[in-house]
Amino acid sequence: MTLLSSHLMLFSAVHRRPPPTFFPRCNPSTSQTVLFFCSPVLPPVRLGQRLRRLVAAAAAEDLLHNAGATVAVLGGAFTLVRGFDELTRRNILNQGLSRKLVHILSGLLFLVSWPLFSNSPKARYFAAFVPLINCFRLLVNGLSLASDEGLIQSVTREGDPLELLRGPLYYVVVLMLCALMFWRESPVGVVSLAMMCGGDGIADIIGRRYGHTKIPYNKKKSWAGSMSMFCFGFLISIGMLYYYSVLGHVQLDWASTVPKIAFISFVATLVESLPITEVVDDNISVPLSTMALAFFTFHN
Ligand SMILES: C/C(=C\COP(=O)(O)O)CCC[C@H](C)CCC[C@H](C)CCCC(C)C
Ligand SMILES: Nc1ccn([C@@H]2O[C@H](COP(=O)(O)OP(=O)(O)O)[C@@H](O)[C@H]2O)c(=O)n1
Repeated sequence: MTLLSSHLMLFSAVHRRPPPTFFPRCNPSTSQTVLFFCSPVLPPVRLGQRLRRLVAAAAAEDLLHNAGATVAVLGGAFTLVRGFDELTRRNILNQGLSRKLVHILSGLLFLVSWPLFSNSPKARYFAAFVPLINCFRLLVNGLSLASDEGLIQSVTREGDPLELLRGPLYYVVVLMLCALMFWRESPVGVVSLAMMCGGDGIADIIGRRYGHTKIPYNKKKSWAGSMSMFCFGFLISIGMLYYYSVLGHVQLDWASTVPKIAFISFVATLVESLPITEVVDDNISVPLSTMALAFFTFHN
């Protein structure tokens, strides 16, 4: 039982009525702790006023916390894209590799940033604001309403702004959906992004370089690419879930979780290898199939 919930029980005992339901679910601050010990002696009216002031202070603290995290993660997003654009301009990285590293790092670093936000139920909306802003950025540049050359060069294959409206746009929409629908409490969003960002991203890099033996049913994909997607997708999923479990966001039975993640990684890799890219982009088919399977596997 948290200090806050025991305080609310005490409130009910002292004032013989249910505590106010507007109390935000956030960590009790110092002022809440002080009130906890003062509440038996305060008159109900003054306690109500103090509670309202306390709630306002806790809400303001939470808002400041999440706003700061949002600004930091937004800054990270812009810096990442600008940094890889600079590496491409200086010919340190070729555009194809730069784009794939942006593909891998954007989503995985976004996942790593989720614990920066507060414990309030609203935190996921602040986090989802970051891919939402990038969604607008991709739309504006993809429709040539603006021209951020750094974004276009580091995110497209051939430098055509219209490319921004396909893979990259689907990618940031998936990031937003995972933050809103699953957030930190469920392994579903974590595994889906690990497979889309880590697995699918590494498949491109390994497959282009070492993918000489093609898959019989899809000559555009290779065994090397798919096997790297499975291995890296599995390892990144386990690593991210371990990170979230150490921080207390998920409690997992690892004996059953590891084989589940292996199975999900295998199916996601199989979906990515199918010759369906002309019909549905990998940034849709891979995360959606992973979400569906992970949801069924972990929530049934
Ligand atoms: C290149 C990208 C997708 C293309 O996928 P594909 O066609 O190769 O399959 C990724 C586009 C990334 C986007 C422009 C920036 C997204 C930033 C993200 C929402 C937040 C990152 C925060 C973190 C702290 C860096
Ligand atoms: N399973 C895979 C995936 C990609 N690849 C290689 O990576 C290239 C790009 O893969 P892709 O079309 O899935 O690229 P994205 O849609 O992920 O950007 C392919 O043309 C292959 O050369 C592979 O060999 N095996």
